[in-house]
Amino acid sequence: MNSTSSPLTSDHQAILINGKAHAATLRHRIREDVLAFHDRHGVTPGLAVILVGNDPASEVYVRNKAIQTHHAGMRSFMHMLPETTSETELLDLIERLNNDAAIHGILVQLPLPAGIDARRVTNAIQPEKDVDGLGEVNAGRLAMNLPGIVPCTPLGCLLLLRDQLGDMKGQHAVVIGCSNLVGKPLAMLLLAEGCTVSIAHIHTRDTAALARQADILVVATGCRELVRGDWIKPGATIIDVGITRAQTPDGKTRLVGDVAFDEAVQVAGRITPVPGGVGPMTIACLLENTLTAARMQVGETPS
Ligand SMILES: Nc1nc2c(c(=O)[nH]1)N[C@@H](CN(C=O)c1ccc(C(=O)N[C@@H](CCC(=O)O)C(=O)O)cc1)CN2
Ligand SMILES: [Mg+2]
Repeated sequence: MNSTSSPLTSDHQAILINGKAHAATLRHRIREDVLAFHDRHGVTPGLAVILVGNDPASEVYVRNKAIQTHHAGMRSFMHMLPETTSETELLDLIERLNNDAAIHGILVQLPLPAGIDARRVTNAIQPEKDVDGLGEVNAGRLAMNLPGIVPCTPLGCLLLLRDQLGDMKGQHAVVIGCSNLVGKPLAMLLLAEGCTVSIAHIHTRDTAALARQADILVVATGCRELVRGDWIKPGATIIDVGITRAQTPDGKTRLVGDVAFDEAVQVAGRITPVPGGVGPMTIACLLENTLTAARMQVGETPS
């Protein structure tokens, strides 16, 4: 796919990247792999998910994680802790799960309530069980291009890009947003794919001008509809990681991304919608990481 193509016609419409369908295919494959893993080792991968507090969006995400873990043939262990949980109590639970042979993956849902140090908590998870890939050991491994566990949302973005574009060597990828959860790890993954990677952040002088140079534009800022149609190079591939719940004039809510979709779709070559783009890939990749973690723990070499 050549994303530096000729000017577009006035009725141009980008191809929609269907993350929902891609995630369903991935989950189907994972379920088969889990069964084969069980046949080889007599072990069922187990995932422990910890939620502290009552954030409504987080409650939905962890419930969906449990449902999809069961559907994939794995065991799900939910730990719903009150908002008042102390950091010490949380660290004690992680220590118990680190030492529990039935648990192959542990994740702590983010954000955590104020007063709990997310970095200390994430680093307390044994690196082999860190299925979010957010601990310093896995982050360092990713930066050094060594085998490890890759954060779920960036992995999902990478799988969508590979599926759409195949070989990305030499493409200019611009990542807007430099969080530890998405922007930084995704920049590392794209570098490893052979892209020339630029990262834009709050201090970047002219983000629009940089974005206009992108063959691949990834936006993960949490700033709704930041990227306008005139920020996009005609034919570029757009990955929109943002999800904001916005009020509509009739009092309902709808999900919007970090990209002004109606404008972008007239310029881009390919684009992920919100919802139904990157989001569904996150949980599918969590299942993949849990199986990878279980494989490593029984001594299978990573593929
Ligand atoms: N420990 C972690 N915390 C958080 C992560 C994470 O990967 N690890 N990511 C997000 C939340 N998240 C999973 O935890 C997540 C976000 C969105 C979706 C999703 O499927 N989105 C749908 C829309 C869903 C809706 O209606 O709200 C979509 O985009 O189509 C899944 C998982 C922050 N915390
Ligand atoms: Mg989406």
